[in-house]
Amino acid sequence: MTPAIEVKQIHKRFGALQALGGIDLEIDTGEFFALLGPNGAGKTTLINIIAGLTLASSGSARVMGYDVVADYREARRMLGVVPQELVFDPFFTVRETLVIQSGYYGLKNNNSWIEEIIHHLDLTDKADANMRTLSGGMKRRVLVAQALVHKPPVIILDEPTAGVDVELRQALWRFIKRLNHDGHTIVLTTHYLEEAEALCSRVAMLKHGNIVALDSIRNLVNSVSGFLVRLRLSPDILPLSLQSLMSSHEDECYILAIREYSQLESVMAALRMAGAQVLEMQVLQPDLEEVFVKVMGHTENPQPVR
Ligand SMILES: Nc1ncnc2c1ncn2[C@@H]1O[C@H](COP(=O)(O)OP(=O)(O)OP(=O)(O)O)[C@@H](O)[C@H]1O
Repeated sequence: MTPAIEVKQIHKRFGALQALGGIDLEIDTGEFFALLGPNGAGKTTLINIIAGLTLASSGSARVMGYDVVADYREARRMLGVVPQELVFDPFFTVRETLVIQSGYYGLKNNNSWIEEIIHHLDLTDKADANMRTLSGGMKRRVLVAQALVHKPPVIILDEPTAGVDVELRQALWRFIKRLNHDGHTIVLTTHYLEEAEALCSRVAMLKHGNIVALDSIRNLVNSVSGFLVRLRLSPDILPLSLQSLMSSHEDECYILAIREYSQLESVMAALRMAGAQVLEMQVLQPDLEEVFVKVMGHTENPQPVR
């Protein structure tokens, strides 16, 4: 089957800066894929190259089999991009904006789909409002709507939930999940790793313009060895024999780094020996954030979902 997106040896230089250092990536039709990485890793540059907005210094990219340079029009028709920045024409209403956007794709009788998008993105009340009167979150909804007017089989969302409220985030993901269920390929960049973990099946992590991890979320999370155990003790003293396992002590709880479950037995025995009573115990499984921190080698960017 033709991949939804196929990127081969993409390099991109901005003067002396190498923004992308040879990206190879294949995303299958129907995938819900996350592109993760700290600020400046090259995610938007890669998206812009796939969207035909930026020319790669070398390498090639295809969308549904169409080369983004040689078959620009076909490739662009296959793709809907929700950009990170709020760019819009302030002179039109929401509905007019979507009708005009349909016109760019030569779609004349697109009204029923436009109404459906307006409905699902909760824009009905604002459909006849001028774009410049909308709040930031509402403008973002319109950007999503604009990307969808031509029912593209591949949809790329570049940080669509940055700074938007819980309600929109949930409405947006409900709609995007439905589109994915209907067969659309979804590519998402986000700094909210819990969001990527909840929605996506596969992830690429970019660092300094290179892919440093590419796998299913399950495999990535399984690759983190060990887990953490959170303990509240009475008295609040960790026996000396367990001090080497301590990762941190916060909110009157000890966080211990455990390699494997069998090690728990000796931890409990050490606590018994020391006469320490366990008031609370919680096993913290590794998550995508832990993988990200390991892969990136620092905690520069991940943020908790608000
Ligand atoms: N037009 C440009 N001219 C010069 N440098 C650029 C240009 N666009 C991007 N860059 C640089 O390329 C690198 C990659 O930027 P890019 O915007 O692709 O990162 P990103 O992963 O999308 O970051 P963020 O998470 O902040 O959106 C950065 O160092 C950036 O400063």
